[in-house]
Amino acid sequence: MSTEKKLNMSILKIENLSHRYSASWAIRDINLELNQTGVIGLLGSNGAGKSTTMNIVCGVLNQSEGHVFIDGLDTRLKPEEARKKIGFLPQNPPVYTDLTVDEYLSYAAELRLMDNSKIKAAVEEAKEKCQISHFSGRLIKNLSGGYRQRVGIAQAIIHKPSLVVMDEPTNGLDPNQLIEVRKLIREIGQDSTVLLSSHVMSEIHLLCREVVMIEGGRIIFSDTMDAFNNYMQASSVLMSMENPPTPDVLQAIKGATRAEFLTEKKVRLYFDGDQEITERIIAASMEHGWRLREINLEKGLLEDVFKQLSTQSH
Ligand SMILES: Nc1ncnc2c1ncn2[C@@H]1O[C@H](COP(=O)(O)OP(=O)(O)OP(=O)(O)O)[C@@H](O)[C@H]1O
Repeated sequence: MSTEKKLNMSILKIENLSHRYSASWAIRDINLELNQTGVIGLLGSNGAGKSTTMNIVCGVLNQSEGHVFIDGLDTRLKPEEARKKIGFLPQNPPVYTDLTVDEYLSYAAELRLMDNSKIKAAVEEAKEKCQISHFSGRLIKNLSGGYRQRVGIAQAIIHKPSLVVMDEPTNGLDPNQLIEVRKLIREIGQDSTVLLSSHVMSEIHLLCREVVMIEGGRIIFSDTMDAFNNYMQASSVLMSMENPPTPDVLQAIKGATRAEFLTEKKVRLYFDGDQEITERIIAASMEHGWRLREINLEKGLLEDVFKQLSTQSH
């Protein structure tokens, strides 16, 4: 069941945002509006412009051109008020490893300009949500990577912001930590709008309802995850056969381009995009006794999708 809530006004509005570090543009003419809670994925390959966009949204970097509004507040004109509404987990958070979890979170709350009287309760609540209460007195340097990341998330939500921005929050986590941290992010998305960057397609699939793709500093796709899935055309089929033919026989099927045996009975067949190839494979299997056990269309690789979308957007 969908738990996202539609908000009355846009929590984040980005208008004609551009930035250049030196001569060349890192992002160019970005426009985006978010007005719902839930996790929104910012997907792009390395150097696409994700961090630049997020750093500007969070007020860490001043844009060369354009505007960012948080809850209607222009971040350039009302930086302090806007900051109260944003939580940010940067890619490389400043880690105060010699502070305890409690000390660090209290400090983070002060930076968010919270009322002194409210800080203690806020620290307790954030710790509870991120399940780190039992580490309150522990030095951050003595926490594992996964727990450090939870502390990072706790500082980002300590002041109950409407917008939480997370720059590649699961980078470097082991598989168990990954599952836990993703669960936490999903929970946070129930009450807040979470803008999360990643270059891992499967992660965006798992977490997000909407996806914004950025490539070469420009938005090349922005729609729901469902629309994105529909957009992606399969370009290979994965199949298992009890009695498979040789690769050249498979490659001779109309539309097939290359057969790659993964095991003796499992083969990936690349094709030119005509999805009806599955019917031709099934028919050939019945005719020649290949004893097809399983056949699945596979969506294109992320890199292919980037390439396809980038070409179309120019
Ligand atoms: N401080 C900087 N000075 C100069 N150029 C920069 C700086 N930071 C980023 N860039 C350049 O701006 C472009 C966008 O970089 P950005 O870090 O925003 O991309 P990204 O999508 O976050 O990549 P990654 O996934 O690697 O973090 C890249 O070409 C990058 O080389």
